[in-house]
Amino acid sequence: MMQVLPIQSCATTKEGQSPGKLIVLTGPSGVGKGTLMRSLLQRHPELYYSVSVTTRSPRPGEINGKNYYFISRRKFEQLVAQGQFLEWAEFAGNYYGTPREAVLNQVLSGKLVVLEIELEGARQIRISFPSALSIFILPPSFEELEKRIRGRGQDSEEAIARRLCRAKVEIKAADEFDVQIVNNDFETALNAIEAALFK
Ligand SMILES: Nc1nc2c(ncn2[C@@H]2O[C@H](COP(=O)(O)OP(=O)(O)O)[C@@H](O)[C@H]2O)c(=O)[nH]1
Ligand SMILES: Nc1ncnc2c1ncn2[C@@H]1O[C@H](COP(=O)(O)OP(=O)(O)O)[C@@H](O)[C@H]1O
Repeated sequence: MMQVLPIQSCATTKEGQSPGKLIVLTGPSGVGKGTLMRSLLQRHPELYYSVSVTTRSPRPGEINGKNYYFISRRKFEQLVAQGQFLEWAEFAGNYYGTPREAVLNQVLSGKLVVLEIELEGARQIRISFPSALSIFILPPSFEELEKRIRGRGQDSEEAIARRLCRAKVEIKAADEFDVQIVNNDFETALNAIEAALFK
């Protein structure tokens, strides 16, 4: 007789391999998510970082396929209609989305998969993947956040204003997430993320 496997079996991985997991890193623009993420990946090359798709223009030095997949609004809307995103959102006038298939394949193959995304997307993931670990990165103060966005020197005055306005809303939502980490001293924040990931 055919054995009926419990649904859980679909998510099991090769023998001896622990099941994969989805990690969501969120927090306001300029708080240091990208910088923390880069250091985390250097220390733990086994992590899988999900490269997002965006309609934002590349900043100087950004590489297509490494920082983001840069595409047009028309193409993005087609991908939405095809159900190709695990989550997506509009942020400061541009679309951002997480490619569904690549992320699910990596989780199923046992990887720790990290998404670095904004608030609305992080909320969507919390609903569709309640087992995901969600981490909210906070700035030491709003003034320091503004200093970091400006200090980065990458955005227009309009883009900075939109990010700061949105940051106020995002910071208020910090308690919705599993772990809150203040990125004051960089090393301390990085260690706290590691502790949350590998505990
Ligand atoms: N929902 C969602 N947000 C994303 C995604 N990729 C990046 N973001 C977020 O979009 C926001 C803007 O990103 P970006 O334009 O690179 O600006 P920055 O965060 O100010 O460097 C940030 O909060 C990112 O975390 C994604 O795939 N989905
Ligand atoms: N702990 C920290 N102390 C001071 N500056 C920081 C710290 N973490 C990040 N930064 C700086 O803040 C700026 C914004 O960081 P970034 O990683 O681009 O933020 P996000 O990805 O959240 O938008 C960068 O110039 C970065 O070097």
